[in-house]
Amino acid sequence: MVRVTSLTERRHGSSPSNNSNNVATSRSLTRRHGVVEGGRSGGGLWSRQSLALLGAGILVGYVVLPVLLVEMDIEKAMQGLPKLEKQSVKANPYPIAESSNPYLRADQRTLETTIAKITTEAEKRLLEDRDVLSKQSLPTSTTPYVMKTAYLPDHHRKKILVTGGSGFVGSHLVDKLMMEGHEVIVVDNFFTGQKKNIAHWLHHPNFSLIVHDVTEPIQLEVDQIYHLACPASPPHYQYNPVKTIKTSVMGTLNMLGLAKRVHARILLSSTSEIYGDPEVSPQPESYWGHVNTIGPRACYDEGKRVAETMMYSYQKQNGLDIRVARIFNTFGPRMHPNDGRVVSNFIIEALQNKDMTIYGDGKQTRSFQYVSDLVDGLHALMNNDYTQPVNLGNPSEWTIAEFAEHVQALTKSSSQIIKLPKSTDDPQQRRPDIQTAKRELDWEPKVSVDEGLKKTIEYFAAVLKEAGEIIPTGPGAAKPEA
Ligand SMILES: O=C(O)[C@H]1O[C@H](OP(=O)(O)OP(=O)(O)OC[C@H]2O[C@@H](n3ccc(=O)[nH]c3=O)[C@H](O)[C@@H]2O)[C@H](O)[C@@H](O)[C@@H]1O
Repeated sequence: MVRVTSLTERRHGSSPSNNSNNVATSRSLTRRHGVVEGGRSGGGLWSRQSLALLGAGILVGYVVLPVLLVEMDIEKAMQGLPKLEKQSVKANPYPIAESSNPYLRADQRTLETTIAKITTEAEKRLLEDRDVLSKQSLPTSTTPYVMKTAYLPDHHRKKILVTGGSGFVGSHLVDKLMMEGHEVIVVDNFFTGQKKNIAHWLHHPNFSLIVHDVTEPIQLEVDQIYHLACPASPPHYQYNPVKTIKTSVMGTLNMLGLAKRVHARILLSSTSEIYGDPEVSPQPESYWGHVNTIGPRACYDEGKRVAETMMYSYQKQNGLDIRVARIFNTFGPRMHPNDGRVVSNFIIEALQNKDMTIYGDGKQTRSFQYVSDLVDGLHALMNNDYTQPVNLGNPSEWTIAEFAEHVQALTKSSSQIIKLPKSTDDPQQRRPDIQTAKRELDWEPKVSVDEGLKKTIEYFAAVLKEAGEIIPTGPGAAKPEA
């Protein structure tokens, strides 16, 4: 009370110019506390009593009563609550701990030991899993066995980009590079590639997958680039010819730009198709080819020809470290069931006892290499100093008619071999001259056609078991809508 008075007085005195305002403030406060104005002007004892009463009123109204009410409320609320402490003792779910029975106590100890053991085993398992997963592949439907990866010290471990790495050839190359212990980055748009081809590496710390179309630029840091991205089967590359040519031209340009920026060595997967319908056989790298620039195959073979031209232009102009492989007909597990090429079509047809379809008279020839030989050749070329184009193929040459009969016999099929119209611009003979690869890379195919066919037949038998039925793809079987 004294404090209030003196405060009021001090205020009045401290700022004379604001007197009227301060009085007004003081009055309004007083009014709010229910004291008549006259009381103040009366002054003396009466005024002190009033203030004492006011103080007591405030104390009771604002402090004592609320505290009492809150306490009563708490008490009331507590009555409604269960007695937690007692209940939790009753509901103890582990009565063994309380038991005086020695047998039950023993059980409890066993339980505790088991829990401790499980925890240790789980932790141990985690460490083991981590160890195993960082050193090997997981078995999957396309790769039902385990592949061990080597440990490479940092200065030997390369960062290797494989474009088209989830495709048939790309995924086998990825296996080899992974097993050597390198860090592998796959770039793929999954047009013809399949995730299941690389699923066995998805967990591995050395492996990365980037879903990306090479027709768009990409920024990466790599030491080597295997540029494989492009549909290679005639029905696939003819499905969207504009896209095929963009893939070869823009895709290769983007990869060359990347190689230039990061000083990476780049290998282009070119093709025997750059020789067109050849007039010489076998075809050496020095043969310039016989290509129809406006035929249905042109999007692929002319695309690859200009890709080769770009490789050598960048080498000449920018000193790029380049390699060019000309790949001849290749087959093996992980070919797409709808690939439409002759090896997969004949096997799929024969295994289902469906008609085996020869396009043309069957006298055209092809030379077939197994995929592991091609992968070894690509790897040898990449890690060799030779920079001119190199043919990679198996010179073992077959007419398509002979080959159909051979697959029919190997599969013990009751299929009929039938003849359909010849495909436009179909090369009539194809056989690689592999002198360069032998001389420069010390490479030649190791797997016989029969050995390769056996593995491929087993693979497609498993795919068929899973799929039930496969309808083979033929020329012009699929076209994009206009
Ligand atoms: O397998 C490969 O590595 C090569 O395959 C294709 O070249 P191509 O020889 O035309 O491939 P196929 O479609 O397998 O045709 C080979 C021959 O078999 C014939 N064929 C194909 C499929 C079929 O069901 N029946 C059939 O008689 C074709 O008309 C052609 O004469 C690609 O264009 C090449 O880039 C690739 O390197």
